[in-house]
Amino acid sequence: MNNPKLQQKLTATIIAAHGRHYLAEADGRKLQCVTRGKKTNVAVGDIVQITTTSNDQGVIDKIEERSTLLYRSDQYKSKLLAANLTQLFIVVATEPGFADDLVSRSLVAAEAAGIKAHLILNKTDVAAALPRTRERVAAYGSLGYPVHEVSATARPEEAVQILQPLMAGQSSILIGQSGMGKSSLINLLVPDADIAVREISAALDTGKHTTTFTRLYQLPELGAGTAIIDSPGFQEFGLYHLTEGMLERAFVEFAPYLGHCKFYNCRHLIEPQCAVLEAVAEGKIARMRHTLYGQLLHESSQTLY
Ligand SMILES: Nc1nc2c(ncn2[C@@H]2O[C@H](COP(=O)(O)OP(=O)(O)OP(=O)(O)O)[C@@H](O)[C@H]2O)c(=O)[nH]1
Ligand SMILES: [Zn+2]
Repeated sequence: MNNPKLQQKLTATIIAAHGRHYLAEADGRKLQCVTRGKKTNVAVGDIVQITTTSNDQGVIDKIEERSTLLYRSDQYKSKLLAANLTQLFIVVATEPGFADDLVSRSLVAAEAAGIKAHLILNKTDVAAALPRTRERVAAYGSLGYPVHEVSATARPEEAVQILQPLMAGQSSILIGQSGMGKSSLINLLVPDADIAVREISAALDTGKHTTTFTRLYQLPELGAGTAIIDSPGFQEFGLYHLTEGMLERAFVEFAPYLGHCKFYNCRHLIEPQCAVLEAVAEGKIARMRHTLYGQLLHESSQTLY
């Protein structure tokens, strides 16, 4: 057994972040970590090199190159959500109602980060609201995003049967508005998630009832590298960091029309003979999505960083 006081070099995965405090895991060993200097550019899911300073503490020396990076941003700064994700699941429900704006923003963020996006329609047991919700969700299905219908509480085994195979071998983040049933789904997919959260919360000293931090659960029993990331419910999903070029490509339904506008530098807002605007007028692109595109373009011109 090594002397725990001895400085050791370890490769670890960041499994939770709270402010400037990080929790890393290396072969089942959990270490509270800080960065050198004032750096805050570490994200949950990052693979890092650590020098231990005690049995359960360390300093992050280096972040390994990321395959993907998902983030949100406002006018002032961007906020890392998670690194090295392969897919993103947006949880929506029959009730309470969900915001199309947030769904589309999540989809745009996933596209911009090069992450495959899915929708989970939860609470399908709420029969009265199902037809209308299905109709709304189908709009995203028709854009090519897979939709998975589940009921976390009425048919939990079925929900696991549907979702577990999709998670195997992948690094997945679940995001959704408060009340959609994301926690219920996480608890089905991650045995002992509650215990893990309490452990993380204690290690990071977040306060007893705080679950407002992003955390990663490793599930090697589903295949090497399987990870499920739970993020706090959000009300806003700012995307100020996206450039105009990224935005037009992140709206996947624009693809057939890009390059067919009269002006090569068309922004698809008010320009004459714009192929995108023509597609909107013909109902081939949903007006709601084009409106959001305009809003995001505006946001991207407002960044102060
Ligand atoms: N009818 C029904 N209710 C559900 C289902 N899944 C979750 N709920 C209920 O919906 C409520 C919210 O579920 P949570 O799992 O806490 O939702 P959440 O999305 O994690 O919400 P936050 O914790 O606020 O972020 C709870 O009362 C759940 O029991 C479902 O499939 N059907
Ligand atoms: Zn155009």
